[in-house]
Amino acid sequence: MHDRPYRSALYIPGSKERALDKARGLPVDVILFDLEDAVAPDAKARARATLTDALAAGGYGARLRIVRINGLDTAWGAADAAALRDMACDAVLLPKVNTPADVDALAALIPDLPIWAMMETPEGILNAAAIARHPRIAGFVLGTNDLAKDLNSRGRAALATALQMCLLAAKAAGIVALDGVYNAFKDEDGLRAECAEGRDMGFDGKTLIHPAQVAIANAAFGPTEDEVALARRQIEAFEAAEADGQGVAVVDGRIVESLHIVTARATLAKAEAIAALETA
Ligand SMILES: CC(C)(COP(=O)(O)OP(=O)(O)OC[C@H]1O[C@@H](n2cnc3c(N)ncnc32)[C@H](O)[C@@H]1OP(=O)(O)O)[C@@H](O)C(=O)NCCC(=O)NCCSC(=O)C[C@H](O)C(=O)O
Ligand SMILES: [Mg+2]
Repeated sequence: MHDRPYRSALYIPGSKERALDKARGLPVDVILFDLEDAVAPDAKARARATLTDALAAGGYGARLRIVRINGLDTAWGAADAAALRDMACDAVLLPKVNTPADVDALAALIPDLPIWAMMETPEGILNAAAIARHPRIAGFVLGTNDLAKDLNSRGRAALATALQMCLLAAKAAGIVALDGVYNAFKDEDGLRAECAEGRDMGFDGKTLIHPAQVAIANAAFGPTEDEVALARRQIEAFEAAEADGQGVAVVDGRIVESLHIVTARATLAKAEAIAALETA
C-alpha cells in the first residue's frame, strides 16, 4: 500500500502552455510533465524553460509533479537533468531505462530527487527486478508504445509477459507501478476496458494522454462504494470472530481470514487517501 493514490497520471507536453495551465484544474493524481517524446527536437530548449516557469508559478496543488527528461544518451538529457535543480517538482522520470547503471548515472547528477523508470525496452524488462530494487527508484511507468515498437508486436496480449514481469518486480521492491497509455483517446469504452484489465493485474494506476481520460482512470483504480462497504463488513466480522477465539469469519458466503483483512484495510486506506487528495 502506498501513501497516496496514483489512479491517473496525465502526460503534458512541456511545450504546451495551455495544457500546462489546464492541468491546474484537472482532478488527476499525478502529472507527468514531458520533455521527451511529446516535444519536438526544435522545441526542446523552449519546453525546458516553459516548464520551469510553469512549475515556479505553481498551482498544481497536491498532485504529484513528475518531470520526464530526455535520456542521458541524447543531445538534451544532460541539460534537462541540470534544469531539474530549478524545477519545483517531486520526482524525475527517466525514459528507456535498460539497467541499474542508467539509474546510477542520473542519480549522480541529482542527489535528492526520487527517480521513476520508464520500462519500455526489452533489455529493461529483462532487468526489471534489479532496476526496481535500485535505492533511488520510486516507481515504474510502462511505456507500451516503445515496447511494442521494439518487439515489433501488435496488441496488448503480446505485452502480457512484459507487463507481468514489471509488476512482479515492482511489488517485490514495494514501488509504484503505472500501466501504459491508451492511444485512442476518444475511445472511452476501450479505455475503460484497458483500465479494468490493468487494475485487475495489479497496477496502481494508468498513464494518460488527454484530460478526457482522467475520470475513467480515477473510477477504475479507486475503490467503489460497494468495495469500501464490504471491506468494513469484513473487518467487523473478522474482529468479532477473533473476539470469539476464531481465526476465520464468513461474509457473503466467503471465508475471511487475516490476509483478507490486510486487503480490506488497504482498501479503506486508499479510499481515505483519495478523499484527502480531493479535499486538499
Ligand atoms: C493528443 C493531443 C495531441 C490532442 O490535443 P488536442 O487536439 O489539443 O486536444 P483537445 O482539443 O481535445 O484538447 C482539449 C483541451 O484539453 C487540453 N489538453 C489536451 N491534452 C492535454 C494534456 N495532455 N494535458 C492537459 N491538457 C490537455 C487542450 O489544451 C485543450 O484545452 P483548452 O483549449 O483550454 O480547452 C494532446 O492531448 C496531447 O498532446 N496529449 C499528450 C501527448 C503526450 O504527452 N504524448 C507523450 C506521452 S505518451 C508516451 O510517450 C508513452 C510512452 O513513452 C510509451 O512509449 O508508450
Ligand atoms: Mg516511450
